[in-house]
Amino acid sequence: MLRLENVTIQQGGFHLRADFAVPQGAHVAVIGPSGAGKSTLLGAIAGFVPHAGKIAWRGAALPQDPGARPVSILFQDNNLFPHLSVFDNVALGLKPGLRLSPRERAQVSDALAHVGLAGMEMRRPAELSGGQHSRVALARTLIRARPIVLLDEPFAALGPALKADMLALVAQIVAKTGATLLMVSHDVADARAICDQTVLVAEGVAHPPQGTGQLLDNPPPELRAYLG
Ligand SMILES: Nc1ncnc2c1ncn2[C@@H]1O[C@H](COP(=O)(O)OP(=O)(O)OP(=O)(O)O)[C@@H](O)[C@H]1O
Repeated sequence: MLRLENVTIQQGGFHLRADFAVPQGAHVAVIGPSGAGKSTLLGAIAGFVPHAGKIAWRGAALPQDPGARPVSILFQDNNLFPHLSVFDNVALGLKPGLRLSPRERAQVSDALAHVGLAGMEMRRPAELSGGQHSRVALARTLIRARPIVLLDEPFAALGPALKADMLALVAQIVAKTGATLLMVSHDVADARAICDQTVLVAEGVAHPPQGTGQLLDNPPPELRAYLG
């Protein structure tokens, strides 16, 4: 269980409150208007955004150090290093120093095969398509094998068919690993596709997860205004 207990975040004039739990292994969409605080919420869980209150995983408060948290996060811009090969970009998820044991090298190859990039290990990011770029970033996030996976609109720049492929891949991998997924998206179809629960972030509150279908079929006023 990921538990946010009386969490409050303040950034300049912006405030956000959150008090809810996410069951282990749940797949949760995070939706809401632009600027409502979706990225901020993920940043607090990842340890990059200061907050009051407690965030706990399986009953224990998360450590202060973001690197020590049971969390891996994938942002929209993918952050691949242009001078490193695909292999090394993924290997960074395991070892920042890139000194890998044979077992770890095999793990990197497995992760790349998993996202459909076997044989592309030695390419540089500039030699990849947009979809392949996203796959490398996803492999790097997932190879960390952290039990909480946070995705912040990672596929927003992809066309609809590629995005659907990547979402299906995410759903397949998190189901296999049992990871707890929180995924920010502006496209409610993404939420419907792979997240049975949804956290609505609006008007200073990150609401407890609700059934995605139920929420989107009967949206409260703040969500209706956003959906248009
Ligand atoms: N470092 C910062 N200092 C002060 N305010 C910030 C900082 N970062 C973000 N904010 C403000 O916090 C609020 C929430 O931003 P956040 O990026 O979390 O929203 P969001 O819901 O993810 O938006 P979007 O959908 O547009 O990406 C915004 O009002 C933003 O201007």
